[in-house]
Amino acid sequence: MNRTPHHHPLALRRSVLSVPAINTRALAKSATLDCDTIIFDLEDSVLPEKKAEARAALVAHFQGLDRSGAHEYVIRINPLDGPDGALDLEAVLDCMPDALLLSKVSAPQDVLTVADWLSEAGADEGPRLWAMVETAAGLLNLAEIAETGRTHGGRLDCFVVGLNDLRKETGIADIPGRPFLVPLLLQVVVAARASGLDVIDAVFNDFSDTDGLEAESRQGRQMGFDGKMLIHPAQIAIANEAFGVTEAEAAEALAIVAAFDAPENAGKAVVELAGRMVEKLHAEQAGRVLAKADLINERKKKA
Ligand SMILES: CC(C)(COP(=O)(O)OP(=O)(O)OC[C@H]1O[C@@H](n2cnc3c(N)ncnc32)[C@H](O)[C@@H]1OP(=O)(O)O)[C@@H](O)C(=O)NCCC(=O)NCCSC(=O)C[C@H](O)C(=O)O
Ligand SMILES: [Mg+2]
Repeated sequence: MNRTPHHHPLALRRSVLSVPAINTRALAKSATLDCDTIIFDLEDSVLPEKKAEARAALVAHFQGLDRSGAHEYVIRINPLDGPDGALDLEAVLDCMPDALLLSKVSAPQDVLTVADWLSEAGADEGPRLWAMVETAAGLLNLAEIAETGRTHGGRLDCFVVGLNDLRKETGIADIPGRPFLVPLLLQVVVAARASGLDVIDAVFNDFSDTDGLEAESRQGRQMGFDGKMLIHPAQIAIANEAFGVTEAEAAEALAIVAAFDAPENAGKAVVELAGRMVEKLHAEQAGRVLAKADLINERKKKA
């Protein structure tokens, strides 16, 4: 797998919906929804006394899942230093999702312990790993955590920001436009990209505020995020649009690729396009835009 910066394998993760594993109605509904990724949550959306019931509901749900569909499946487990983390891992082996989302990751060892556990359990080809960035320590150790994506079988694929926990721990205010959080969010994006990881922006709690979600999704896209974690079906279309490819973006990408393919530009590293300088790196970026547009079209066909 090519993991140089900005060349991580392209996956469609515009809309990443969290579904509480305890909620059987939501579990059933999730199969019908147009999100790219589903995170089945065993952590904060499940009360401690309901964890076992949620694990059982999740295993039953996976038994009936049609894995040929368009969704990517992720299970968020409880921290391993608590009473449920190890039990969640056992349940994961019965489900074999595409990835595990580790909550409250604060140090590289949090990722490596699970990577080793999966290897020892014989799941070498099994789930990839995603990590929640939602603690102050996790932010301080970002680069080292991200770098585990290149070691221990390179299981780490993606960061997901958890601002509810981060605001709780740090006291940073919840203000529209996220003025005091933006510097931290950008650090997460940069650390993810330096190690070739995908990176998903945090949930927007007020699911009845569509304008607010639109604005925050646009901001997330501008900061470089690949998609947004969501909590309600009504948020999916907004995230798909904000993190999708517009017709104008696709047309521009095609024009850039065509400019470099033109015979008169053969052998050139820099060309002129509509009065602008365009370099080979823009052609690479354009290629990713077009590949993403293809993935979106493929997804539409499968939905
Ligand atoms: C927030 C909710 C509790 C609201 O639920 P509800 O009042 O039932 O919503 P609706 O009546 O509007 O629901 C309409 C139908 O949609 C289904 N539904 C609702 N939410 C989901 C969902 N997430 N996935 C699938 N389906 C969903 C309802 O079942 C209704 O269906 P039907 O009756 O058949 O028509 C609820 O939306 C919810 O629980 N959301 C997810 C909460 C969650 O996962 N929390 C954890 C993730 S947030 C996080 O991780 C924070 C992070 O860690 C951090 O620190 O920031
Ligand atoms: Mg959290």
